Amino acid sequence: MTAPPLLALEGVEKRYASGTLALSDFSLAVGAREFVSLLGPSGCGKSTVLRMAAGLDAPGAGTLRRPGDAGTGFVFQEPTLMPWARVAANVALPLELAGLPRAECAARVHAALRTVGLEGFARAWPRELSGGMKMRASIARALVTRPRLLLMDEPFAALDEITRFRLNDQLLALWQAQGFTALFVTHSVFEAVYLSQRVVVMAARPGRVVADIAIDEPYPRTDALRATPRYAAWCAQVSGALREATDA
Ligand SMILES: Nc1ncnc2c1ncn2[C@@H]1O[C@H](COP(=O)(O)OP(=O)(O)OP(=O)(O)O)[C@@H](O)[C@H]1O
Repeated sequence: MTAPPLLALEGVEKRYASGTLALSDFSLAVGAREFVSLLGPSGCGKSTVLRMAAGLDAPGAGTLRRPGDAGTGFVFQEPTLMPWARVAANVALPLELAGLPRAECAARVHAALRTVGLEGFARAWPRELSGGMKMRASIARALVTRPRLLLMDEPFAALDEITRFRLNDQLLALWQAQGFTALFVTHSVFEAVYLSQRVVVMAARPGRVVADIAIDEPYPRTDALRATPRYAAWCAQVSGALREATDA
């Protein structure tokens, strides 16, 4: 018997109070330890899907299966660090909200900062960090509760390309080491293909899945992959699906 998916939306509909039908008959299942990217034209409902997966929003129709709140971490496009708190205090926030004893918080924060290579910056202020470091702190904060599901909404969109590539590799290393399930929203075909086991392409109005493409490339993936004809072929296939979705 195969294990049930960690996250499953089935026949989900979402209509906002404004009347916008954001999702209609939307179905997506993500298995434990999978890395799935969501790609689609602006306004197709990617963030709406993530908000439901996070439990921040409920479907109007259909069913939603997700891990409990403690089992879910969220990384936004902006690092959203509290400017008045040091890096360690920012990362500690979810643990404090969960009521963990102080000593255990400190140990977990230290471990989380080490996993993103920020162990030397625990006492730094957010304003002292570069954009990439801020995002790493934000990822540490999402992972500090050891979630089973990590939701990411265009986390690297505001970063320069080299930093973005580096963070892609660090994210994949964390994913492989920690075994969480990743649902990653991006506008970049190249990023989606590089990271994912599956790229799910959505069309808009109403938001729905139009393609689900398995990227059959082994991990660990490295920069060398970006220069291969196979990578170019995956990107062309996903680009084609995205173009069709955008024209639909
Ligand atoms: N709170 C809201 N109230 C009303 N309409 C909303 C709300 N949030 C989103 N929408 C609408 O629902 C649709 C889907 O929005 P959503 O933000 O999920 O799309 P997206 O694919 O994440 O877009 P983008 O790629 O631009 O971030 C859009 O038409 C948007 O205008």
